[in-house]
Amino acid sequence: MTTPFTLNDLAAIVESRAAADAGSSYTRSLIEAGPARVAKKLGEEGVEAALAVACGAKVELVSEAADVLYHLMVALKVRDVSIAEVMAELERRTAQSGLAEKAARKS
Ligand SMILES: N=c1c2ncn([C@@H]3O[C@H](COP(=O)(O)OP(=O)(O)OP(=O)(O)O)[C@@H](O)[C@H]3O)c2ncn1[C@@H]1O[C@H](COP(=O)(O)O)[C@@H](O)[C@H]1O
Repeated sequence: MTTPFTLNDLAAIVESRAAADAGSSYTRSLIEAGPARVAKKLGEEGVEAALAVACGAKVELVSEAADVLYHLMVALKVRDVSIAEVMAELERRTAQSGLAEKAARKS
């Protein structure tokens, strides 16, 4: 049985393709275009995913969600943030429910 593909695997692919030639790698060409271009793509894919949530077919949401995760990985790379840092933040948040955190912010 093959092991399931994970976000760590995707982050490793983005890391390695970031060092490739822009002519052979979409990842590298996006990174070379700079953070503003990467942010624009992430925003576009986020909107497309949101539209798929609101009124798309399930298969469209799967595709758009994959685009968002890929472009988020490129965005993290371009700003030098590791997936481990994001996962650590998510792990830290498991100590409290979202509603409790929201209430604490308002008090
Ligand atoms: N998962 C992805 C992935 N998801 C989406 N995309 C690309 O993201 C782009 C999505 O943007 P759009 O739909 O707006 O397409 P577009 O208009 O052609 O894009 P732009 O010209 O506006 O940038 C497409 O070009 C997709 O091919 C991805 N490109 C790469 N990967 C992964 O990265 C790996 C390395 O890719 P390269 O860097 O190209 O070698 C691949 O093997 C995959 O594992």
